[in-house]
Amino acid sequence: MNIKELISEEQIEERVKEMGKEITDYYKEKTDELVAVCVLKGSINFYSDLVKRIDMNVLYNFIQVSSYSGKNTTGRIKVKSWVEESLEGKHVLIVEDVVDTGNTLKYIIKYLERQKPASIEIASAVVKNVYQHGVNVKFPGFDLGDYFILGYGLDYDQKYRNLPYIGYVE
Ligand SMILES: O=P(O)(O)OC[C@H]1O[C@H](OP(=O)(O)OP(=O)(O)O)[C@H](O)[C@@H]1O
Ligand code: HPA
Repeated sequence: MNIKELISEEQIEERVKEMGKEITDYYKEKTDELVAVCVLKGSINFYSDLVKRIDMNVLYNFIQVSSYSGKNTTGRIKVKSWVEESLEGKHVLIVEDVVDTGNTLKYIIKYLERQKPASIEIASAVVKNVYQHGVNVKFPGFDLGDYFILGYGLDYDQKYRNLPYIGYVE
């Protein structure tokens, strides 16, 4: 498979630093504590880098959902694990690697809202087709078109997640 670099390791590092500042500035008037929900597996690298750049108490929480097979969504979200602690009254930041069709996030938000958090916002390393999926990503990293991307947590059939950059398949 021919993989072309699209976003370098240095560009990612720089943008994640900025995003950490944007998120800190946004929340600091509202709360001194944030629950960051990592959507496994793809968000693992972005999550780990981002939380270190947020300058307030960040409580960790993890969920695992998946819906892709190869390059295509199956349209069915499989939940493998879900949040452990109650989110009632908490400010919640969902951390994603990519928002593509938006289906995964719509599903997650619908169920997290039932726990009555004080707020729910989204940070995503990459947002594709930003105006098409109807999900408001308050903290987008990079806006991309319709590439199938991999690396920095993103996979193609579970492979290539450990590439330090974001690439696409030629
Ligand atoms: O906006 P959507 O079209 O729903 O696509 C985005 C979702 O797809 C990927 O997850 P995937 O199902 O590949 O699971 P993974 O995180 O384990 O790779 C990605 O990590 C997002 O969660
Ligand atoms: O472009 C992508 N790459 C990897 N996983 C994905 N899940 C949704 N879109 C993508």
